[in-house]
Amino acid sequence: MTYSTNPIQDRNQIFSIRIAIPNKGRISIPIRELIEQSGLGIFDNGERTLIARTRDPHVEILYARPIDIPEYVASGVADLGITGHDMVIERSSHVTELLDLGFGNASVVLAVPDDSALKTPKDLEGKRVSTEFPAITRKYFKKIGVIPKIIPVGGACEATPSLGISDAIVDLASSGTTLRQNHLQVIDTVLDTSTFLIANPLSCTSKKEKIDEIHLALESVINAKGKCYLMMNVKRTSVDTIRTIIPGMGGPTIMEVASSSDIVAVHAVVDEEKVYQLINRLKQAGAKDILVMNIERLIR
Ligand SMILES: Nc1ncnc2c1ncn2[C@@H]1O[C@H](COP(=O)(O)OP(=O)(O)OP(=O)(O)O)[C@@H](O)[C@H]1O
Ligand SMILES: O=P(O)(O)OC[C@H]1O[C@H](OP(=O)(O)OP(=O)(O)O)[C@H](O)[C@@H]1O
Ligand SMILES: [Mg+2]
Repeated sequence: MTYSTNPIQDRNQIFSIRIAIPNKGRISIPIRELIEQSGLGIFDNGERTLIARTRDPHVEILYARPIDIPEYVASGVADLGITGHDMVIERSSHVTELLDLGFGNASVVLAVPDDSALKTPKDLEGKRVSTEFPAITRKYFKKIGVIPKIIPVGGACEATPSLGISDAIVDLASSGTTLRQNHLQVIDTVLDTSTFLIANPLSCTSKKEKIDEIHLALESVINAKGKCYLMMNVKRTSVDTIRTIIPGMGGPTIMEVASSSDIVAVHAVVDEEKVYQLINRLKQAGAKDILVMNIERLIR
């Protein structure tokens, strides 16, 4: 490899892929854990650095605010990003959503005070709606033909009706606790969201190989969630019964046991939530030495 004297160019040559991830907030820890579990790893010494290295010398992490990540990815500042689908929609960013990571599930909802006279979205004509999602809110009301006064806020949106700042809010809810605590009720769901791996469309072509590699690594962790690996010894004559009990991926794997000709080893990937019941049924069918193991990654 030849190195230029331009440090920025050098950096771009060395780090062929940059992934933007949230620097804080409720999805930042699950995202860090996912990257760790995928084997890529993050090396930032726990310091609040802007950029961190990974185990792959060609991949680096850029910490950013969740709302800025779609634009960083769309503009090519980062090739990949991990953030909420709501953020992508709010910024109308031209990015490719590669993979739903299955966490950070929430809804952007329209809510009014419990005792409000406003009961339906149509009642909000000319009323004040505060939100951290002005673009999503504008689009939503345009679609239903209602024109409210939109008040953008930077946080604590649920407090604005009781402060007399707004008549309704458009904000995120998942458990609904924050809405309840603020005596608000949902009158419509505007958008469902979860955390996504997003990509710059040009990078998807020009850096396809590396992006596919990272995509696969993250997906393998998601695939393994809620699954476990069962191993047991079974009499050869009971294999057909065991086969009917285990709904494994593509059926269980049956292997010879060197020390015994009438015993075989049965291995299968099963849903974690089914293991408790499966074990009893397998025991009844004569399975012995049953091992249940966690699966870290599952590549399909
Ligand atoms: N209650 C929730 N349940 C599930 N996911 C959520 C919830 N709140 C937020 N998220 C997801 O996490 C993303 C980031 O939200 P979070 O509140 O952590 O950061 P933020 O408020 O944007 O950060 P900042 O402090 O920079 O404003 C949201 O865009 C959404 O996708
Ligand atoms: O339905 P719930 O489970 O109560 O979650 C909803 C809350 O979660 C998010 O805020 P967060 O806690 O991330 O804090 P923030 O307002 O500082 O972003 C969101 O803005 C809501 O306020
Ligand atoms: Mg927030």
